[in-house]
Amino acid sequence: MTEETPALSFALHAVDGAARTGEITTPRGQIRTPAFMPVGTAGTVKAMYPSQVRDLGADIVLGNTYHLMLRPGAERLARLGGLHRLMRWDGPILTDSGGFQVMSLSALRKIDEEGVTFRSHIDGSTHRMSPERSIEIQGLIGSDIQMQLDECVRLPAEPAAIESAMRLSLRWAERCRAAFGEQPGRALFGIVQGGDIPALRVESARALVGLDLKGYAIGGLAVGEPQAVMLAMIETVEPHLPAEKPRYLMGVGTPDDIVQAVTRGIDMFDCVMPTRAGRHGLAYTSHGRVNLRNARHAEDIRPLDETSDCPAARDYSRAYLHHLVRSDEILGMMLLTWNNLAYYQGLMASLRAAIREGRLAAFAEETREGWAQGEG
Ligand SMILES: CNc1nc2cc(C(=O)NN)ccc2[nH]1
Repeated sequence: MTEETPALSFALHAVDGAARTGEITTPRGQIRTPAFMPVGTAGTVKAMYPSQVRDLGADIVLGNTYHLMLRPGAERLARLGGLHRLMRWDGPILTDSGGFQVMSLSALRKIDEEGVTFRSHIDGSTHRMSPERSIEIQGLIGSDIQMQLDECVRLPAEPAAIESAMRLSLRWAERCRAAFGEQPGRALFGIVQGGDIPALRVESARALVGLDLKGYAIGGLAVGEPQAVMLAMIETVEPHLPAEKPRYLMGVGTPDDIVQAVTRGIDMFDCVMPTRAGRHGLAYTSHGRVNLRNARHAEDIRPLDETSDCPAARDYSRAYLHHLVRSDEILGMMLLTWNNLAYYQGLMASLRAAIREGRLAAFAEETREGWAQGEG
């Protein structure tokens, strides 16, 4: 990035109730919001070519600092020209900071004021991650939107643990901001924590807004709490976030989670569900989820969705997909991943159009009716 690189910016195009549609402008391209970011954990959206991901309408993908620092390594990534060049993705990339992955993947050694010490889930080697190192690694990756390092707790959790993690995350946000400095064309997002305690969520949001960051994520959700609690936390936090900056709900979610959260003012999402479910034989469709492993598909010659412009949804029979899944064939994972990401990106495009046209409530209702029909 050079100094004349334009700063990353966000423009709202329309609102419908609390829902918004707009565009984030980055030097590597526009991000249409509400946006779904396919998860490209270790530098690949599993079972997909980058060109396919782009053609489905994804403007941005997510990479995980935790995985990439362990393999291939942050300094090696930089020597190879950064993640965009290595994985042949020329659009924006958002990187999570590692906080959640350390909690969910590694044999956590300890968290202290300075940072987190953890053992790699790959080879058991010990690693240290501080807020400063997380920002350094995200810079070496070449990340366009970088996330602060935070401490994420699973729910249910003791209020004292939730409060301690939220306050540590705020102190780490300040250190990340200092470490990030001024990087025109790149953004640092804060992460609102506070578990399922409204007062802590509000305190976290207000303190982060005081740091004047480029965007605000709501983290620490979809970690075991009921959807109602997740939605209540979004409703609690949303009024305290600036309307002119993007809101990103981390790790969410099912199509219903996304529709509900967009309705409450969320602009960005990431979730492993469409890609992971695809690898396990599950297809997302406008009539709900379909488990292609189920014998009832063995002679069903219908495609998943003959109206889709995605070949995986339109050109292959359920019988064939069932055969591939039962035979554990690689093509089964490829086609179902392709279908699922096509479904998610189609849902986002429909949400953006519905908001632009002021008909989000009606769209949400008819979409939920389609899912309820089942027999996807
Ligand atoms: C699948 N659920 C889920 N919750 C997440 C929360 C975070 C977070 O708070 N990062 N700082 C990240 C990924 C998540 N994935």
